[in-house]
Amino acid sequence: MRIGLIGKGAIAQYVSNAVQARGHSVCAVLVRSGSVSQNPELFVDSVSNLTANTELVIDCAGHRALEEYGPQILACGLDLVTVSIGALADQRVADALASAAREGGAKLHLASGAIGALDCLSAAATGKLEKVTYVGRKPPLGWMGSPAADKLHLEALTIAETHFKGTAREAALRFPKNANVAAAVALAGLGFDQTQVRLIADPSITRNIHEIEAEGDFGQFHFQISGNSLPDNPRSSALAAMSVVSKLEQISSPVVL
Ligand SMILES: NC(=O)C1=CN([C@@H]2O[C@H](COP(=O)(O)OP(=O)(O)OC[C@H]3O[C@@H](n4cnc5c(N)ncnc54)[C@H](OP(=O)(O)O)[C@@H]3O)[C@@H](O)[C@H]2O)C=CC1
Ligand SMILES: O=C([O-])CC(=O)C(=O)O
Repeated sequence: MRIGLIGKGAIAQYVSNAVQARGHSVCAVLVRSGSVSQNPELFVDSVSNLTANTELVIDCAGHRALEEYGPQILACGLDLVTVSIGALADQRVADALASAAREGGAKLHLASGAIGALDCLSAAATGKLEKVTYVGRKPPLGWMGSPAADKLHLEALTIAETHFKGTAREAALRFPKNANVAAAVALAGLGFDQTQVRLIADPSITRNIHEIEAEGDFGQFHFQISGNSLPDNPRSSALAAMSVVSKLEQISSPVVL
């Protein structure tokens, strides 16, 4: 497939290499205007230049970019894969994306990101789901630049500290670079307002640990993953980038898991 990418950060670079290794081509990358000169052959600064020669767009640039560019891409009929799933916690953004997708006859594909077990959760949600809790735990460095830094002295932390307790909606909106997983759990299960979230900075760990506890008519499950972060960004787990590649494989395959 001819792919257009949004963003040139840690996830975008991983995805770009992985999709090209699988025989797809990256024909344009949407970046901020000031960055186009870094690679004028590939980098563009408008949606129309991104979509001109593209069959599918992949967003790896975060909430603001999905909000800003997503509706125009979908409205022109191109499918869009996004890893910035927490942007959907803002109902206005979710509605704009859904109505643009309907208008363009396109689909917004949500990559599962740094978590697993969403298949189990969404099946369980078709029955009665009683309770879903998500706990996100990262080393202090992974919370730098987030509101956790206003509550905790992250560089000097010696024990694990919970810095946020609330709903998945509040978590996704307040931590756009750290709580996309909370949004994925919410969308698969009980929704943004019924999913309970705790976020923890933990100096005793070196990986990003994500846990889901769920109970309902299906029974009970506990899922935990310890994800390696990407070399270029301690906030982002490698699995988040891998989930984008896997979503592309599903889209381009005749048989879908
Ligand atoms: N679903 C999940 O489990 C996860 C989702 N994520 C989401 O993915 C996003 C990207 O992660 P990651 O690659 O690690 O982050 P990085 O900070 O490494 O990269 C972000 C990239 O997006 C670009 N960008 C941001 N806003 C815009 C914009 N408006 N227009 C054009 N480019 C833009 C940045 O450009 P510049 O450098 O010029 O600012 C940068 O190239 C995160 O912000 C987060 O929302 C992350 C981890 C897990
Ligand atoms: O990459 C991770 O481990 C999780 C993350 O940042 C997010 O949920 O936004």
